[in-house]
Amino acid sequence: MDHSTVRVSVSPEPSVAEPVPGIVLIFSGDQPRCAPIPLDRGSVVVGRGGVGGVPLMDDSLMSRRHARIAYDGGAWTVEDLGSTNGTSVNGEPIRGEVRRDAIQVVGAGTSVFLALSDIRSFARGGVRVEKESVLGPRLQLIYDTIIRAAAAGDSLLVTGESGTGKELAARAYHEAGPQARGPFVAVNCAAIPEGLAERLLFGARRGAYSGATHDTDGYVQAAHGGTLFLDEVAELDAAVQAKLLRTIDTRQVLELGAVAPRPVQIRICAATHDLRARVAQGRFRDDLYYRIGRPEVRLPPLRERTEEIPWLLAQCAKAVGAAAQSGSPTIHHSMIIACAMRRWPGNLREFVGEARRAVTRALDEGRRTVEAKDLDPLAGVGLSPEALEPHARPTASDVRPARAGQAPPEDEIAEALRLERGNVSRAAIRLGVHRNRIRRWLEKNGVDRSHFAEGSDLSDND
Ligand SMILES: Nc1ncnc2c1ncn2[C@@H]1O[C@H](COP(=O)(O)OP(=O)(O)OP(=O)(O)O)[C@@H](O)[C@H]1O
Repeated sequence: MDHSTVRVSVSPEPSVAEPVPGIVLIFSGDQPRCAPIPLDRGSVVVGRGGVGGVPLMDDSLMSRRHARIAYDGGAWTVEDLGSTNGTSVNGEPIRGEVRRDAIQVVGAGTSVFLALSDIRSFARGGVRVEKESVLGPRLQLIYDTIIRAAAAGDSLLVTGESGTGKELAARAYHEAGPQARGPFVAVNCAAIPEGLAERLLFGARRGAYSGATHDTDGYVQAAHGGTLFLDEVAELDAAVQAKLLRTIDTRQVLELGAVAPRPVQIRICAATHDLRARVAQGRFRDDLYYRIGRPEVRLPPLRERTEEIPWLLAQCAKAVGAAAQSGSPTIHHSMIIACAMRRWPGNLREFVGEARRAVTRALDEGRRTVEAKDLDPLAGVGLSPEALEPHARPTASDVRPARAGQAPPEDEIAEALRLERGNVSRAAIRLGVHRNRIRRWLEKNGVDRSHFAEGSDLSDND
């Protein structure tokens, strides 16, 4: 598959102030695509030879005039124009015409389209694939800010739901700045055992505490000349926040038990779900927030980046195929539609894990094409409730908003693990906490998550 940048043939005009309704071709033939197509006076016809000037890769399956997609400013209408091979809306084959307020995906031949009330954010171009990152047009705009911050020597705050790619964004920040040749030190502040944060971050001199037999560097010293990535920064306690602020302000670090500070040169990239809320609650120092909270980039959840799904699938197919030494299998359009029709509360982390499993299943069964049936029925959250077993997956109302650092009651953790059959990431999503909280609870209580498993898949995708 071609993993290079795909340029968009027809772009909405970026300077237009009004929303530009349109469709986005995200897949055709067996290839991921990303081509926004504005509606022409409210509608567009998909057919052999392309749509709105964008060629399709499945002419043999397309009728000359296959389907019309229209939007009247309030609702979408999809009409099958008597095509030979049919049209689907949200995965369901249609007859004649359907009208809906919102449409997730339209399928015609092997081509898959998103129907969006505004496609201006696609003006930037196609999807870019860089190393292990898939960057849709909306993410590319965010990465522009990241790169500007790195070049200007600013710190960076990355916010977003769990699994949206905050650590990858931090690495991009590191690599785009003058500190790129220095170390990238990632610290998960939520995983630091209680009472050890100061020592682990800032280091300690021999004799600073019982058992300190020699001088030890902390993460700050380890990141000297590079980037210190503080994931879950909101978890740092007040004393450590104060010391971090002093370190940034003075560019010197005072190790535990030292009398004189040592100079240190670091760039800080922090990540959290929502730091402003913590500041407003008085749980995070506002002066530290001003130092590390600007600029802030918010990574959108996967549900706002559906156009990346075919590219992520292609990337997983390539990686799994290479690991199995069997070459990259192709992706069937039914798989694209099935994935686009589900919700992924664990975002890219959850999706990538499930996509890899689906590719593996196809290869294990000796097939070279990954189809919708390869996706675990319990993967993600189905949009139709009847597709779910009761309690099998959290629905939107089951998923709590982030708890801003509060520990959930013990019985709730156990119950969430039971409902999620030992899957830590899913239990964390259900509770609105970071998964490390669940891991720490398991450790503290000496319980193995398999205790909750009942023979199900325990994988946490990380
Ligand atoms: N743009 C992307 N392209 C491809 N894979 C991605 C992308 N963003 C994230 N991933 C994958 O998703 C997983 C989660 O990414 P990452 O650890 O960066 O998320 P995070 O937001 O830091 O998660 P958390 O908040 O839970 O710490 C990783 O396996 C990563 O490789």
